[in-house]
Order: sequence, then C-alpha cells, then structure tokens
Amino acid sequence: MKLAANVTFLFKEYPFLERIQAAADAGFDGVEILFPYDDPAPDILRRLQIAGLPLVLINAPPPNYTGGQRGFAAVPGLEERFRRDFARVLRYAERLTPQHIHLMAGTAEGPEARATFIDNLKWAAAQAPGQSLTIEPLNPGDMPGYFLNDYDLAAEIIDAVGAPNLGLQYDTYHAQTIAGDALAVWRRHAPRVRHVQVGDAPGRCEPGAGGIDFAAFFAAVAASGYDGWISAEYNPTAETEACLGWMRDINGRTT
Ligand SMILES: O=C(O)[C@@H](O)C(=O)CO
Ligand SMILES: [Mg+2]
Repeated sequence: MKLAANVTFLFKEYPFLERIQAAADAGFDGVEILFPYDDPAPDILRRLQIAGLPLVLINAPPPNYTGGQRGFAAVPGLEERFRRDFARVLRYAERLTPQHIHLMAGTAEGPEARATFIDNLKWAAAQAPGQSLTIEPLNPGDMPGYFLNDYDLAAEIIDAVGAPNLGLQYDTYHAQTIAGDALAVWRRHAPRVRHVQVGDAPGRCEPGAGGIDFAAFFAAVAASGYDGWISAEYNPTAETEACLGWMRDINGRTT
C-alpha cells in the first residue's frame, strides 16, 4: 500500500516546509497538503523534489478557510467564485502535479445546493479531464452545515455527475463518526473510492488510539483490490514519529 502523510495534520513539530522531508524520513511515500496556497508553489516543489516524494492531494478552493467558508461548490449564487477559484487551483496543480484535488462543497442545504454541486462538479470535471477530482463527506460535528455530510449522498452526487475523473474521498474518521461503522461504509462504497484517509475515532487520533478496528479495515482494503493512496490525516496523541506504530502492520514496514 502507498502511504502518504497529510503534513497539514502531521509533523507539526517542524516548520511547515520541513514537514515534507520529515515525512520522507519517517517512511511515507508521498504527502498531501490541505491548503498549500500560503507558500509559493516553487518552494513547495523544491521541497518535494529534495525529499523525493509526490504530492498526493490538495484541497480547493485556495483560501485558508480558518473562520471562513468551507468551499463553494454547492453554494447557490457563488458559481462564479467557485469557477474563479478552481482556475487558480489548476494553475497551482500545473506546478505541483497533485494526484487528486479535493473540491470542497461549502455550507448549504436542500435541492438547490444539490443541483449547484452537480453542475459545478460537471463543469470542473470537463475543465480538467486529466485531473483526478474528489469529494469528501465531513461529519457535521466538525463541520456544522457542510453540505456533503453523508456517504450515500456523495455516492448519489458522483453518479449524477457521471465523470470518469470524479471519485469519492473516504476518511475512516469521518465514516466512523457519521455512520458509527467505518468498515461498513467502506464495504458499501469501496467501488467509488479514489482516495483514502485514515484517522481513528473518537478523537481523530492515530490508528489504534481510538475505537476503529484497523486490522480489519486494512485487510478489507487489501482484499478489495484498492490500489490508491492511504493518507494519514489525524492529530497525533504525542510526537508524530512516536505515533506511527500503525504503519508497522502494513506492508511489513519498520518505521
Ligand atoms: O477530513 C478532512 O477534514 C480533510 O480531508 C478535509 O479535506 C477537510 O478540509
Ligand atoms: Mg479527510
């Protein structure tokens, strides 16, 4: 399995750009960055090249959304904003070549939001046919009012868009928090999954520190034939390097 470190969450012991090398030193095969837009793309690219790691995923839209909107893709009336932001993300993506771009839905509800989301996703998928795009359900406790708060809804949206370059971003932490059983959500939706993120629940901690049966989960992922990335996206309960024991159970890693 290919393992990535989400360096927005992990390796916070280091200045941001140094986290990329720290991920390589810890044995990860790639990194993801939720919002890379605060640093110049050439600086990030140089760090990736030195570390020898690919960039697996970035989020859109660009603003660091602390205290602000969680995207715009499903927000009626903000179509122009979504499209302008997406164009900027594609310029970043040309430089950094992330494997996936996660398109954030934003705060909205109801049939109009659903229709807006589908239209915007169809538009984005057509704009960038060679770029893999994802959508990710986020649990309502962490993201109150976020439109995409359920895996069945995400599956419906993906099917309605019907674009080969749009898939599901599955996160064990959100799946467990939303549905109470991350493994059952995996089994139901595995065929649509384009990208996997892992974190335990409750507490969004490292695998093994919460209640999810990760031995069963990783076995199910391996049995499914999934060959994409598995990205570590959680808040370590101690120093990042001290919380990587779960990697030893995968691929016989010795980190
Ligand atoms: O699970 C999460 O919180 C992230 O993957 C994300 O993209 C939210 O910004
Ligand atoms: Mg996630």
